[in-house]
Amino acid sequence: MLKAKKFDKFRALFNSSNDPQLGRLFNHRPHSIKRCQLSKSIPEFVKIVEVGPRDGLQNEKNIVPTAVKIELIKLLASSGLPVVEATSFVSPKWVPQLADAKEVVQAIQNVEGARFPVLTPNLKGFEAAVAAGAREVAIFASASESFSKSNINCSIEDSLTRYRDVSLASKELSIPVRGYISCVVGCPVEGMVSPSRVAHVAKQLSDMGCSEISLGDTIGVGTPELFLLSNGPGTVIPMLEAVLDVVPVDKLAVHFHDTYGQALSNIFASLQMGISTVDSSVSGLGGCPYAKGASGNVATEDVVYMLHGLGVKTNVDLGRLMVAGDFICKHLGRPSGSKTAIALSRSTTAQASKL
Ligand SMILES: CC(C)(COP(=O)([O-])OP(=O)([O-])OC[C@H]1O[C@@H](n2cnc3c(N)ncnc32)[C@H](O)[C@@H]1OP(=O)([O-])[O-])[C@@H](O)C(=O)NCCC(=O)NCCSC(=O)C[C@@](C)(O)CC(=O)[O-]
Repeated sequence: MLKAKKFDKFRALFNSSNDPQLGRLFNHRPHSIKRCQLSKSIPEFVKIVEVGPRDGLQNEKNIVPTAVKIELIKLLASSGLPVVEATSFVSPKWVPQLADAKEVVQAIQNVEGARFPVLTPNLKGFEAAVAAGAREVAIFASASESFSKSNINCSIEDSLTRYRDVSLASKELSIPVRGYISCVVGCPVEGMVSPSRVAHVAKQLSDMGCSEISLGDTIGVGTPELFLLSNGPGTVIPMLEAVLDVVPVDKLAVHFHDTYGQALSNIFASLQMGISTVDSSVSGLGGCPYAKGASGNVATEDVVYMLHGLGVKTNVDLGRLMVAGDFICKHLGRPSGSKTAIALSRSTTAQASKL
């Protein structure tokens, strides 16, 4: 790890160079020393929050039969994933794919091994979720006004008012509430989103009692700023720093879509910042109906492969997880979006053909 002294040495070196870019870079890095201090060893255990049945399927045009969704959730739970986000109690006019939320939640009441939170955009959704048997919910705000309007048809402040009602209702029933923030680094309409806006929303969600706050790079544009070297729009670390100033690290999760192939690097950078909860979607399914062109979440298989390679425990059995991925990909009639799943299934086929 680079220590502050070494940083000063580098700064002196680059200041003496003739390259004005480098000089500017080092003189405009007020956070750099702090970043150094924040970096620590990565967590020993990472909790993976599987969002495939909800985030992964919500954008599918063809309606996936309820029985397939239920089987997918069961397969995912049997792989050792501790949390499987099951569905959303949103307006079926807005997201027709998840109109069967009640049936899905009712059918998984006795499934063991995982927790099954559901998305609720307002009190109506919360009440329906609880009536169906949901024991955990998630609310979803945005750091971008435009995205808030297109996703849930209201301003950020109005959404927070709605969510305070949901939080109060959930407190009465001792139901844990997760809070999402979308567009934490970029918005499809507004472009770059400033870290202070994300921190503002994170603080509000934390103050209203969210047990966990998931930071969503909805359109997958973030990059992990390379300490000392980057002069580009490295956005994830400054955003995390701003949020960490107002919310404790053990309350935070990261949620990266992989549109630009940056998700694993961003997760690694987040682990180095001490974050130990990571959202992902089996086979990289997904995309947001209100963020055109955004691709799926980072694939759970790829996250598990990376974490196990780093010696980080997850409790997830990769083989069983691949069974779940294979099941849903076969149903959707498309190849897996997970590089790990593709590579491992090829090597299994190759080994089998040699027998
Ligand atoms: C929030 C609303 C409902 C506002 O929608 P609205 O049209 O402004 O709501 P409204 O209060 O005017 O109600 C309109 C109709 O919806 C009904 N309604 C109202 N609420 C509900 C409900 N809960 N469940 C079922 N029905 C509902 C309500 O009863 C009424 O029915 P009608 O009288 O027309 O027949 C709508 O905009 C909506 O459902 N939006 C959800 C969109 C969505 O699910 N987007 C994807 C989420 S993914 C995400 O946000 C990002 C995330 C979390 O994955 C992280 C990341 O990647 O960044």
